[in-house]
Amino acid sequence: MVSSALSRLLPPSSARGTSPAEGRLRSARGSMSGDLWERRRLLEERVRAFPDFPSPGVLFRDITPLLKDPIAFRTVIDILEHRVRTHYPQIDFIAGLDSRGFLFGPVLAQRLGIGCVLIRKKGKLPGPTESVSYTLEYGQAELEIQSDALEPGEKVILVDDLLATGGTMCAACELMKKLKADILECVVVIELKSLKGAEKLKPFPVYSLLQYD
Ligand SMILES: O=P(O)(O)OC[C@H]1O[C@H](OP(=O)(O)OP(=O)(O)O)[C@H](O)[C@@H]1O
Ligand SMILES: Nc1ncnc2[nH]cnc12
Repeated sequence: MVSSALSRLLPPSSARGTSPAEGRLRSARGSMSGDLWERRRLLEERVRAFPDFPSPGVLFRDITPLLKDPIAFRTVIDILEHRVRTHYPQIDFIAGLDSRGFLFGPVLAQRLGIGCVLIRKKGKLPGPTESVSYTLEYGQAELEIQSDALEPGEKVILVDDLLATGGTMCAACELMKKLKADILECVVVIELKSLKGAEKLKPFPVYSLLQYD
């Protein structure tokens, strides 16, 4: 019963008609040690670019096709899980950034068998909070974390969907510093290289799965 209910929720791609890209992604994923470059190339096919959104001059990288494709989404989490397990086995928590970081951070934390703490936009978290204002590619905002979210010295990896100017991730790092947490790495699915966010984040290391100019 359960399995038939599940199969209605998530029919095999063969039942929906497998696109050539999906077939390649599926088989690239089939061998988990398979070529990372090939898997990256196939994931790139699941990111759309929209010029002049949300404001003129911004080329918006849209991850909704990637989220819509369960194989692609799972491939992202597989790669990030492998990255953390091999480089940072000492990790205590994932910190997910509001809001698109919440699409990946908690799923990754669950895979790793660890907890996830939330870094939220201003006014969303109850109780005492720390806050930092920042500027991003197309605006200004303020991020907050609950003051008791982490203990000093706890080892954290920050997760967001995308690094552009680095303003958002920098603000998240500032929050980690306020709580005296130990930042192991800043992880994003997409990095917009030309905006040099990784330079702004130094000395904290950045790992990105897909890079664009
Ligand atoms: O490197 P930056 O220039 O700071 O830009 C990157 C940030 O911009 C987007 O978030 P946005 O504030 O648009 O909010 P959302 O995640 O709620 O869509 C994205 O999800 C990153 O958090
Ligand atoms: N170019 C971009 N595309 C998608 N999300 C973004 N966040 C900041 N810049 C962005």
